Amino acid sequence: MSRFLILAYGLLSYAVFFLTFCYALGFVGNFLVPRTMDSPALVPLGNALLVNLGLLGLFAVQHSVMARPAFKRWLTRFIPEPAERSTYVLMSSLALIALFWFWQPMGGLVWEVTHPLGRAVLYGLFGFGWALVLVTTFLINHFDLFGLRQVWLHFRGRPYTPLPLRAPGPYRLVRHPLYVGWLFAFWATPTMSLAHLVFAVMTTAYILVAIRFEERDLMEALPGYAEYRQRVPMLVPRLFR
Ligand SMILES: C[S@@+](CC[C@H](N)C(=O)[O-])C[C@H]1O[C@@H](n2cnc3c(N)ncnc32)[C@H](O)[C@@H]1O
Repeated sequence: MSRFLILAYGLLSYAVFFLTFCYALGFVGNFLVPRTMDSPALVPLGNALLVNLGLLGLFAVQHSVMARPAFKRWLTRFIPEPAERSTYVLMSSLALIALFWFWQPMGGLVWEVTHPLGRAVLYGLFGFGWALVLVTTFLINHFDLFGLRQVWLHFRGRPYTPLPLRAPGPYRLVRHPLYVGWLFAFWATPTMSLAHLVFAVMTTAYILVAIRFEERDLMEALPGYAEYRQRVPMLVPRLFR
């Protein structure tokens, strides 16, 4: 029964993540969802800025603290180990849902590209970013990253085996292609509002800080990561340096 419940929990967390990911696409790209990042301002600028920084901070703290090995050790004193990653995925999705729900548009136009070719290029780069994010999750292991592999192995009564260091495709050019994808997704827009700029600047800063923590853990957990780190650039392929 417990195996079945943990599997159901993993599937539920994944479903919440999947819907949140789809919603995020419309929220950042300004389509299909009722209120997007760039909707008209509703409250004074200072209040909106405070609320938005708080929401981004909440996500950053949740996403970083819950990813640390020490936190995972503490959490698995209370929840079964196979459900730990699904809990991380669920909590990350809930932090994002809170961000979508309470986000305050801020008005203000930072840039607006009107030329059809320019708009097409920027939408292309936006799509490239989201596609890169999705593809890289499969290159590492989509099902492990989102907790499904853990609950499935547990359901089948098999032990969990950690993933080894991998460097397929874009991981040969940069160590963090998934984060490169986010940078394209957040910065490539024909209409950059003030709220969108705050979002892009803060998430970029967060990615740079998160990489330091992630790599510190990976150097301990993955044999060969230190050498890989020496050899492969972080975010910008050598070709363009
Ligand atoms: C959200 S993913 C982001 C991966 C990477 N930072 C990127 O931007 O492509 C984070 C997880 O991927 C795994 N990971 C990162 N780089 C890896 C690599 N080269 N090989 C295997 N696993 C990796 C680690 O378990 C890490 O916790």
